[in-house]
Amino acid sequence: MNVAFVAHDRKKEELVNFVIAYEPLFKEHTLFATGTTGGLIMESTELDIMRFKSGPLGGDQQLGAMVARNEMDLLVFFRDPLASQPHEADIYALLRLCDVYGIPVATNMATAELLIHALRRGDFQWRDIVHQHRPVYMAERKPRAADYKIDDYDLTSRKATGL
Ligand SMILES: O=C(CO)COP(=O)(O)O
Repeated sequence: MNVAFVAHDRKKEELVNFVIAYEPLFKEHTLFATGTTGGLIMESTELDIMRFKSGPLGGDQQLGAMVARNEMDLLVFFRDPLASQPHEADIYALLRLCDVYGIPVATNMATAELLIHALRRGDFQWRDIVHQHRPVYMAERKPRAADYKIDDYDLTSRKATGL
């Protein structure tokens, strides 16, 4: 599955700890994140994450573009409900698109825990039906970020940067 991580500044530590706790599970999936969030997760884990731009610079919108193509299966977005953000409109647009496409979203740790257990149990298999339109060569293996034609979004990952 394609899983995206996003966290606002005061929620980043919480998200990093959450990802550390479930690192073996997340290793099985294709991971995306906004810039700073993804960088912090990669510093603390062995996970390879395809990073979009930082949220205030358009990262939420880039993630939204994947959602609009129905390519994102799960969004874990630890929002800060006590701080206003300069890119509030982008955040609203991303969450709205998740509702348009029926994408599971966790905006806090409690919901994230529930969705992660569902992911482990295989409850996300219905998303495979959505992915069925993918070319056969992609259905045979774990998808790569490049499969989603998002290489023009200047994505970076541990592999891309050689870290
Ligand atoms: O602002 C964000 C989401 O709205 C997060 O962006 P960063 O991960 O780059 O901090």
